[in-house]
Amino acid sequence: MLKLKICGLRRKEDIDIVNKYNIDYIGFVFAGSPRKVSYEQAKELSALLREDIIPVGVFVNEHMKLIVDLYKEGIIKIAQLHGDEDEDYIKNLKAKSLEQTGHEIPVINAIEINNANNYDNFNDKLLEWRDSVSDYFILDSGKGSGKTFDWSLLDKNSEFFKNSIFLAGGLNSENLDSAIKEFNPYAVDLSSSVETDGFKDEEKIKEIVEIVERYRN
Ligand SMILES: O=C(O)c1ccccc1N[C@@H]1O[C@H](COP(=O)(O)O)[C@@H](O)[C@H]1O
Repeated sequence: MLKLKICGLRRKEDIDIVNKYNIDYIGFVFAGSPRKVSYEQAKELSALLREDIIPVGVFVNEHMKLIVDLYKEGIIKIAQLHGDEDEDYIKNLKAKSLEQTGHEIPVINAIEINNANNYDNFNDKLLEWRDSVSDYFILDSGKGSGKTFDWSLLDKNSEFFKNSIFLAGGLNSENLDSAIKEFNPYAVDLSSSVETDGFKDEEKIKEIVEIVERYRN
């Protein structure tokens, strides 16, 4: 069933909004960004989150200790890695979390696709990623940029999409419907388009939830 992630929550009001709707994942950004939250803010916000909503920590080349500490305290349940983290880093992160908590932290590995076609052989890359230790992948144009990338590069409706891909990058109420129909991803992930003046906007989130709801069965 299609999942929905709303990223970049940073206020109690944002948590109150997501708690009202059928939302599966939320993101706390720990990287340099106007949406950045501190450890203490995330701790406070995560404690207010409805139990069935999964908090994801979004990181760019972060020290493993911070990620493992957040996971150990239950502030995040998944790590989304948006920097240059390679297979060794991810294996190490999983090993450290296993050692300290008894569970391997699930990882969403971000693949940035820009319109200069940085992945010419996208299908070959998909095969490579399939063998990775990451649990999921997020396809994004940047880091919460609000911009779409060239969807024609993607391998439409593959099993891999259905099971492992968070589709992100400039999704909004205008293009979400066609993105879901075209790619049938595991999840859709939005941030910029559900904000007004840099803050999460309940009406915009509600509109997105209603679109996603049509594809849940
Ligand atoms: O949102 C950010 O500020 C951010 C910072 C660093 C890494 C990732 C970030 N955001 C991620 O980008 C997607 C897509 O955002 P958008 O819809 O294009 O604005 C978002 O869901 C976050 O996972």
